[in-house]
Amino acid sequence: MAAVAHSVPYSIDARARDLIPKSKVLLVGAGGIGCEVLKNLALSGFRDIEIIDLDTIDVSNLNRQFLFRKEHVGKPKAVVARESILAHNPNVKIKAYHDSILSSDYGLNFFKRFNLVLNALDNRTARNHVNRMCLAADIPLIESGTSGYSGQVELIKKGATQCYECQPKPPQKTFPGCTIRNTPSEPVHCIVWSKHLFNQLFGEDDPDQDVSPDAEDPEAKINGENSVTESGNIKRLSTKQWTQDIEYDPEKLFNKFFSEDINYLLSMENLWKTRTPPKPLSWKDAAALVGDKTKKDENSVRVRDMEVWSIAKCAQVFADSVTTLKKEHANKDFLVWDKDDQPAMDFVAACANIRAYIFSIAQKSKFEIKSIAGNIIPAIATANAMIAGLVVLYAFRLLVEDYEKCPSIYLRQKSVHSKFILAADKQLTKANPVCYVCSPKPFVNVFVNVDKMTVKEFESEVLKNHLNMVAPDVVLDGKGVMVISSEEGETEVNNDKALSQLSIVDGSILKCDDFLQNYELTVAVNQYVPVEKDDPLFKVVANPEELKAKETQNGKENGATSSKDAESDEDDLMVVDEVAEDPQEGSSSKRRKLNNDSDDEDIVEVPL
Ligand SMILES: Nc1ncnc2c1ncn2[C@@H]1O[C@H](COP(=O)(O)OP(=O)(O)OP(=O)(O)O)[C@@H](O)[C@H]1O
Ligand SMILES: [Zn+2]
Repeated sequence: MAAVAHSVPYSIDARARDLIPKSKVLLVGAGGIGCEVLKNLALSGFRDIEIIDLDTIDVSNLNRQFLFRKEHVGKPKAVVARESILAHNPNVKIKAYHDSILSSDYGLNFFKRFNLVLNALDNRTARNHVNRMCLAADIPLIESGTSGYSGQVELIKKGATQCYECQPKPPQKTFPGCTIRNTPSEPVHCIVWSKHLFNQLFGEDDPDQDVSPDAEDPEAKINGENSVTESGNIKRLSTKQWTQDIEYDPEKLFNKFFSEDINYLLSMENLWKTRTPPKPLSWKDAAALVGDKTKKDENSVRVRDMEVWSIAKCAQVFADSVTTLKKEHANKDFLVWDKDDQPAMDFVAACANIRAYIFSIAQKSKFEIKSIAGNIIPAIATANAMIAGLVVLYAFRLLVEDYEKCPSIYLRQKSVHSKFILAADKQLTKANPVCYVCSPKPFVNVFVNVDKMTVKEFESEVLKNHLNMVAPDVVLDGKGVMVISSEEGETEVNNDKALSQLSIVDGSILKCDDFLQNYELTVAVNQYVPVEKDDPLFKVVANPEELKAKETQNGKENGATSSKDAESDEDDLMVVDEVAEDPQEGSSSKRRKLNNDSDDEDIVEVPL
């Protein structure tokens, strides 16, 4: 059995014991870790707690969020968590908010009332925001997360440690569009394609999720020319429009996606010189692929979810799910894919397996497809409980400002090299001096096509989505021009203008200010024109020193970096977080430590 060293008995500092009942704590999130933390806080004598969660209780939470019972399903998590604790101990003062911590109701003054903030969240957006609020309010924040059997607890304290955004986060795993549309080679490629197909037929329009063959695939070109002429390109008609025109006829849909489109792919001969060519499959032929004919109980979960369906069964599930989803779609503008929605999951499982069959890729059970499609890493109650225990242990230490005793700590699976499952950094991790959030003068370079990107896109894509601002005000430095205002009605006229129309050009400096986060960021604008189809629309580069170093190296002491330079220098730049949002992932260094054995020089196994 895995063990935690317990040679050094832990006792709570007498001063901390005194402070516990007098301290005010904010807990953000009442999910897997949050419920455990709340219970620990109440049991260890904290008397003044506020808890916030935007969500309601789902049946799937009940196996590990022990403050919730069946009768609570559908009710707000924070409210029920409070009631469950009070039922055991009515002497604790708990205030519950059923709300998002991102709301402007929770500004600097709200945060400043607390001695400690504890995060128990599941997404980067909220984590980044609380990070900024705690830096601005100068309140210690304990950040925590689990992923399966792994987890981590990290102190964030202005001036003493790095912040949550000091290091770039690893990008979410994505696949090249051509692999998904033309040349899948793994089950996951077929699953991604099927999720895109769902969105094309029933979801919100997203041009990045095209499922039709991609004639622009560089691999398919012959002497630089497309191997198929434009008139043969299946993309002529919008998939959704065509699907509506044929009234979601499953047989026609099946023949288009699994036969006609595949024939089209076959005509791109270059693709199949070194690969097994796909086999087009018609609706009629699919019906014959019945596989194992032994009579099965179709109602048993094992048969339904755990066994790999025959292709005939996939075709039938495809038709049934299309019919159901068509009805659901009739009442809504669009459907949102959800792994727990049966017809949506059936559709993806069936399509993924049919496509896998066509491309000679191993087929999977619905259960396996669900876990890949939903990016499900199982949440483990004991991992949450251990992390929540450490969170509260660190809370005791923070009350007496014993920061040095709160280095980042990692829960790992037991390895062959060690009997310990906890390891901690030897010391606190210092802040990145050029962090675009916690450094004294936050600064970033943004590379963008100033003639194409509109002010609205700049606000939503760059400032909000990428740089995680909530309500930015933007002024063009030197000219005093207000480009974006967080006050309604002030700058809407600018929304559809390209940046250059407002004199925002290569070399311009923008002062971006988020009043809610008490955060000011200087943005240097660099003209950049995406060249390749898969080039990002814009890039954000955090470390200006590295840019300068590169320019000097190239013999260019002055002048703004041109778009060409930006591209060729890319390897040397610290590109921040290209794609966002993977719930409980830590920074790349954290991930390394989570997976590593204890021989890492910077960490020690933990005697608490
Ligand atoms: N902006 C936010 N404000 C307040 N609470 C949030 C915010 N974002 C996420 N949360 C909450 O953080 C909690 C994280 O808990 P957890 O990781 O256990 O997720 P879950 O939704 O309960 O479970 P799962 O995602 O595994 O189904 C959730 O209850 C979620 O509602
Ligand atoms: Zn930082």
